Amino acid sequence: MFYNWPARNRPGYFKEYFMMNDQRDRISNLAKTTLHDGWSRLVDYSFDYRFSDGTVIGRSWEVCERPAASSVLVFDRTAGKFVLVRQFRVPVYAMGEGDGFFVEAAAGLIDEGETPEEAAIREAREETGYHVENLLPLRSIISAPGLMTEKVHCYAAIVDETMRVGAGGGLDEEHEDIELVFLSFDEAMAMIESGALSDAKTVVMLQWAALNRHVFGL
Ligand SMILES: Nc1nc2c(ncn2[C@@H]2O[C@H](COP(=O)(O)OP(=O)(O)O[C@H]3O[C@H](CO)[C@@H](O)[C@H](O)[C@@H]3O)[C@@H](O)[C@H]2O)c(=O)[nH]1
Ligand SMILES: [Mg+2]
Repeated sequence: MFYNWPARNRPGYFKEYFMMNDQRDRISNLAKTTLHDGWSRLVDYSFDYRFSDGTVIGRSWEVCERPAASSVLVFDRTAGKFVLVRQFRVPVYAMGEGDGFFVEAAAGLIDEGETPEEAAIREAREETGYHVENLLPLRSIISAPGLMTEKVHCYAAIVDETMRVGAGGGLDEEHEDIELVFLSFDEAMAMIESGALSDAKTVVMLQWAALNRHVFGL
């Protein structure tokens, strides 16, 4: 499968953009203190910050340091449906948003030594049971820029029923309990409208799908 990339996707574009807009010299004297080092690392960043008028103040910020992750929007063209997953998400439960069982695209953390693409293929298989190939790279998103360092590499993958090689559902040894959710394009859009589907990376990927329906034959 071949795709036409818009000019802004050419390699180096983002680097050029940041070089033109580089304001790193506004930050100085950075010192880091680890506040908690568990599943996530919480670090206090203390630094001097220069406002655009030249005033300098001391600031500090709590940063949750997280590794990068990959996520895949799987579309089964035989069924004509997106293959999403539902699982219990403790923070969503803590927020009192429904029952905490939350619909998302398959996603997971990139393991040591893995590329983002390899992690996307592994997670799609573990969680949805589909073997995906021909990953179409979408945007990478920064999940919560005021809170944590997590970046999610997003992909789309078109599969058919012959590529369903396992049951999905996640890994037993990690106590993953993941249910598959098959949604037509219209059902997915309606769930975004109603707020029933509100996971940021998944909304971004489905809205990309809405702008590029031809890619999915929709
Ligand atoms: N979150 C979390 N997971 C834990 C913890 N302890 C163990 N785990 C295990 O770590 C594994 C994480 O599974 P992955 O599939 O690799 O990641 P994920 O939880 O699905 O996270 C993905 O989605 C999140 C929500 O969108 C993203 O925040 C994350 O970066 C990633 O994309 C699970 O088996 C989970 O049980 C903990 O304290 N917190
Ligand atoms: Mg996961």
